[in-house]
Amino acid sequence: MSYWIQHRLRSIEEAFSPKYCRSVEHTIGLIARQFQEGNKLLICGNGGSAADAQHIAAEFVGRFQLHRRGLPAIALGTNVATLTAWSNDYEYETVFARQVEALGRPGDILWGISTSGKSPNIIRALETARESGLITIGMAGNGGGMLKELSDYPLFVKQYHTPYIQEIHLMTYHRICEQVEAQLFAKAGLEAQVAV
Ligand SMILES: O=C(CO)[C@@H](O)[C@H](O)[C@H](O)[C@H](O)COP(=O)(O)O
Ligand SMILES: [Zn+2]
Repeated sequence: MSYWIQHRLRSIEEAFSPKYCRSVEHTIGLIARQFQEGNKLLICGNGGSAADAQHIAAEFVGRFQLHRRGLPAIALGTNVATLTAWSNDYEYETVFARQVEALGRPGDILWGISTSGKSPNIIRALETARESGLITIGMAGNGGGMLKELSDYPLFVKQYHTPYIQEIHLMTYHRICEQVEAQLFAKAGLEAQVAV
């Protein structure tokens, strides 16, 4: 096996500790519960993590594997007019916080993603979420960085290399999307079929 694959496999093995896996399962339970009670999920990140936020929203609004009703999830990096107007007229730091203020309601979830755990716009979004009665999920590398104090549901890995952290994030959110869908539809015995 080539050196780079071995290296990545080692990083994945180190990241998926029993403690981390328990946090993932807690997060699955949270999202399933809040969806069931009619709440929605807001997700934000920068760069590759903005793409991850869109990916997660697509899994919930569309489907992961099952034919079922849509689940309410919004990636906050997708409205270009809002992003550019707010960043141009005010500042980039509050571009997600503003949307949390506008769209978030108590009981909703804000899922902030930052590999470094120190992007100011993610920190501000989580702060605003807390102030507005949302539940916060913080997904980060660097052991959580500055997201530590702001995350009700932490998904933190002790990795320091952004691409490796993103690869762990991808595996994590696929597991979460799969299991939330399974809990709400397949396991609940509702009409749902594996999509072909
Ligand atoms: O995808 C990558 C690197 O793999 C980059 O686009 C990366 O996401 C950007 O540099 C982000 O701005 C990093 O922000 P963060 O994850 O530290 O919050
Ligand atoms: Zn990347």
